[in-house]
Amino acid sequence: MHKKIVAIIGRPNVGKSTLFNRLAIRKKAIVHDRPGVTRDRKYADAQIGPFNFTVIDTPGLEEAEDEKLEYRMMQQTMEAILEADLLCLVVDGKDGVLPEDQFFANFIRKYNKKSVLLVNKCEGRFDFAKEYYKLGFDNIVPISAEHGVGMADLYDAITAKLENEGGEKELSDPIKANYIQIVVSGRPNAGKSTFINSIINDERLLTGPEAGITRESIEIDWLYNDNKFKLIDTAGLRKKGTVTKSLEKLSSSDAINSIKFANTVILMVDALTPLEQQDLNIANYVIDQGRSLLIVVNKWDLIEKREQDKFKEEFSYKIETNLPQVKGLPIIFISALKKQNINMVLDEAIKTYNVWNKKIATSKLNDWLSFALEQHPLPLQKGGRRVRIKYMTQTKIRPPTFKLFSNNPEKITDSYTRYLINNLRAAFNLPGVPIRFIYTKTENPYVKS
Ligand SMILES: Nc1nc2c(ncn2[C@@H]2O[C@H](COP(=O)(O)OP(=O)(O)OP(=O)(O)O)[C@@H](O)[C@H]2O)c(=O)[nH]1
Ligand SMILES: Nc1nc2c(ncn2[C@@H]2O[C@H](COP(=O)(O)OP(=O)(O)OP(=O)(O)O)[C@@H](O)[C@H]2O)c(=O)[nH]1
Repeated sequence: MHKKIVAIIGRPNVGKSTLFNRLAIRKKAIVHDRPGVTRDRKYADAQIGPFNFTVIDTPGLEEAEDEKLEYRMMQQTMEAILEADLLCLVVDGKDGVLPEDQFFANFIRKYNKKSVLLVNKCEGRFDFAKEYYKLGFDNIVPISAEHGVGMADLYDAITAKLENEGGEKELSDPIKANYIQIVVSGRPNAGKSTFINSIINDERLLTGPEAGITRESIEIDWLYNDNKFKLIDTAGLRKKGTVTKSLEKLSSSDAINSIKFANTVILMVDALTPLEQQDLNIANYVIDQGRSLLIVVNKWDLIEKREQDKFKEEFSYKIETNLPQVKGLPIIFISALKKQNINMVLDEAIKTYNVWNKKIATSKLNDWLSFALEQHPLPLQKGGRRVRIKYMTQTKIRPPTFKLFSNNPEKITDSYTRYLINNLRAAFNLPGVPIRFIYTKTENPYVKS
């Protein structure tokens, strides 16, 4: 059985080479902000999660006349298309759908190959795909090749398409396996290793007052009340340079990688230095990746009894205001050293995991939608036209992702989306997890707008 081949295609400058580099194990392509840098096909052994395959980077597709360089580049791309088992069409999430995207979507379709649409440059955005559905792909994945966002979703999409074809997937696939993968992350010295040691009641992991003891991610299997956990200790993530610098610059890419494929991420915060910017950076990264998040404040034994209530109140307030996109985030106060409230974290992790996996029936969603729209109608547009959302359905779990059909999705504001998400969260009890909305345009002759 040959290794599966995945070809990355798309018009120039959308980020194909950046994605190639992210997936390739060794051979790297040149990334540049000048269009047309990639001229030949490039091959590399690649990996996403535990899945091994061959990736091909192709020259940017352009409609081209014969004999020109662009034409020869196009030939290279066609070769790659013929050879591939799966085509990843990359588009630029900042540009919106361009006529060229439509052209190449149609072009690819003629080859009758399995394909997914990757909307790149989606860092920090969840309402990515408002208009991309019109390109006609059943599977659309928002990613940021540069920041490594969306890799678990990409993994799901690739393996779902190539499944049952005997790919190179390992038997013990940690992502699909039946256990909860919990990554413990945080700044150095927060007490991550001590926490895991206290769960398993064993000094299995090295701990100590020096920052930076854990160098790479370490996995430990653990059974708790019939729940199988994979507990993953990670290197402390130190802030490097200014906050605006890319998260890739965080000290440990291994830790970052563990977060990308986690089910639940515990952000361990040191009660003595609570909620620094770096804690928020990590939290935002986890949310961007669509993982479920749990905040654990450690070293609670060092906070004076009489200070504890005030601390809790202030801390919760800071979390609510700084991470408004995940209202209701669970926060647990523990002492890893004194083994206080340890199981409470595991109980909460199971709850969060279940919320992250929750599927809501379409009929219930639409009952809720009519109610929410009635309570707070969408504003009238110029000329008295009203934007409508007619229907919604949950298209994905892990994290819960919803597709909403509207006559005019571009006119739905971020603040209205926030209203809907917060309301949905409360109505269906989805505290803390990232929720994604994807709007798509629909024409319904029975509804006047
Ligand atoms: N904001 C943002 N920029 C990105 C992302 N991925 C790639 N870029 C930038 O987009 C530009 C083009 O990236 P490339 O990977 O060279 O694009 P390409 O599609 O291979 O380009 P050609 O070789 O011209 O076909 C570079 O400046 C990248 O840094 C992303 O996820 N987010
Ligand atoms: N007082 C107190 N000290 C703690 C607690 N948990 C951990 N510590 C101490 O904090 C220090 C750091 O603990 P570690 O478990 O090594 O921290 P870590 O987050 O794994 O550190 P890195 O590997 O550097 O990222 C050690 O000296 C621990 O004994 C706690 O609940 N209370």
